[in-house]
Amino acid sequence: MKHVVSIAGTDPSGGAGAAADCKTFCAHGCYAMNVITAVVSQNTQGVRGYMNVTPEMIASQIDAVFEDIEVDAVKIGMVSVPETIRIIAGKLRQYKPSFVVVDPVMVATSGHRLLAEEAEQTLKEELIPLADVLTPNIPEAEVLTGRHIDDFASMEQAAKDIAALGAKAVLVKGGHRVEDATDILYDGEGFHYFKGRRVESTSTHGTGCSLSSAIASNLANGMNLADAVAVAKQYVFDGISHAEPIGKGHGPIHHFYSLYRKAGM
Ligand SMILES: Nc1ncnc2c1ncn2[C@@H]1O[C@H](COP(=O)(O)OP(=O)(O)O)[C@@H](O)[C@H]1O
Ligand SMILES: Cc1ncc(COP(=O)(O)O)c(N)n1
Repeated sequence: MKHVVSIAGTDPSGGAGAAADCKTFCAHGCYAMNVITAVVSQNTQGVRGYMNVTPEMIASQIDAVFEDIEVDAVKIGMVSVPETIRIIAGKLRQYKPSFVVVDPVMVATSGHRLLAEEAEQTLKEELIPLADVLTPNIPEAEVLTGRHIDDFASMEQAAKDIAALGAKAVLVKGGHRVEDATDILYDGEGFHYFKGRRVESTSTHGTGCSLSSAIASNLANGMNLADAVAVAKQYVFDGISHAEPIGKGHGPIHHFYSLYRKAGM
């Protein structure tokens, strides 16, 4: 069994952040671990507030994991502030995990900022160069490139520009597109299109967290990058399509659809 760790914020309502990451790792047959960067008060309706964990405590959690357990892949989500980013980047340089998937979480679906504006530059300088795969959604790719994105050509250009910041591969996600949910991967050499139908659903809380965690799990399990993304996208699609409505706002995806189906549940 491969061991995958998420470095992310929390969601007590279980749909996004560390909870979504953990469920996704388990759904992929991986051993799931969590380093917490921020305690977030949120639910399906939105974010109420958050408290950042101190850099010392984040470093200590990362050391606790890496000094004890072999890590096959790391997924990074909410990183809030420059100090958090710097401490994580330093630990990644120290421990050199085989796969680092970075979801550059900036703003929650509800509109609440989860990354301070002054941290955007630190993210670019410190964390993006350490990413094997970076998974911005369209608004995040717009912030990272300073350019408007409204079609496949501008998604491709953004992926290439972000790769120039040092990420080995960049997946620009299409969940915010109007026409469909096509994601585009630039792997440093060329583009791969992951075509996807848009599901009309309110069960989309944590889709980005789940996608990046599924990619990290698939890479840990030995898949090549293009297959890891394709299989992860199908996992999220199934999760949205078969989600039970939970909560009064944007509910979580169904993380265990294919396992439950196999078990006849
Ligand atoms: N309504 C939807 N129907 C189908 N796929 C979706 C939908 N919303 C998001 N996705 C997929 O979920 C993944 C996360 O995308 P996105 O919503 O853009 O990220 P984020 O959660 O970071 O905003 C992508 O693979 C995207 O294509
Ligand atoms: C702790 C945390 N991390 C990330 C997200 C973004 O979630 P989404 O995947 O819906 O953009 C979130 N709402 N909370």
